[in-house]
Amino acid sequence: MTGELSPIDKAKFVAARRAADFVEDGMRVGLGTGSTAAWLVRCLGEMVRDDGLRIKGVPTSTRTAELARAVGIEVISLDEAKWLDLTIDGADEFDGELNLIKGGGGALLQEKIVATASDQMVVIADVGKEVETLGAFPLPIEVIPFGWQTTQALVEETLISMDVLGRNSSLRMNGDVPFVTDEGNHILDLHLNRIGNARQLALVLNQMPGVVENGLFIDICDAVVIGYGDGRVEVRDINEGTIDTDRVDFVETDNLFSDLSD
Ligand SMILES: O=C[C@H](O)[C@H](O)[C@H](O)COP(=O)(O)O
Repeated sequence: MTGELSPIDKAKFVAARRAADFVEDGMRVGLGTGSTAAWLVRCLGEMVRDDGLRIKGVPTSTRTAELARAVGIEVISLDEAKWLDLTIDGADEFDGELNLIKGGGGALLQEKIVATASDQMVVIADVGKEVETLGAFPLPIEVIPFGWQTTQALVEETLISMDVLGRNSSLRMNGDVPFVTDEGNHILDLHLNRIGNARQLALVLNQMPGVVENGLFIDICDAVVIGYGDGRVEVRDINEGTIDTDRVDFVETDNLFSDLSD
């Protein structure tokens, strides 16, 4: 089964597998969303089943909650947990300061709330997610459905006045209908190419009526585990830089690889 994984999936897997080492018995853990985070959830499920690891997981989406339960992780709400020891999540882009673009899967709102309520946030990513400057990946913003076109116009006008954007944003679709987030909102994807001042942009976006949250994660991530298709992993800490390089074996655990639907 492992032989069928693409190099990118291998890179995601080894990053997730290495990041699972950060999880200790008794921790309350924020569980991210997306294909990389799904590997982490599977790895943690295996540790719960085979090694007796006891954790409580706070998922960042209904998708992740379903997967976590399916692999045997105890799932609790953020309000039950109140505070988390650690959140591990994927990202669409990360830069040298470990600022992120997230929300490619539409889960940015719960992800940001959960990550911000954690002692530590660790991002897991294949090496292709590393960028010098954020913005090649379209920046998702979550908007309430009421008057979303008015909100879109306001966002575009404001960004044009900041010299950040031409009229280039799109409503995310799910087939023929607008994509709906777990919170019942829509996503606008901002095609920016390059974000010169991500900190300022994040603040400006969140001041606009109708914008619930944006996918820029500034000063939230503490470390990133970068996976490579050949099994190498690098752990980079926000304060100390690269603190570990390692190699993770591809496991032969059919259970871990049996669900590739995410
Ligand atoms: O909304 C989705 C999340 O922010 C994901 O963590 C992000 O899109 C990365 O996803 P993936 O690991 O599938 O590339």
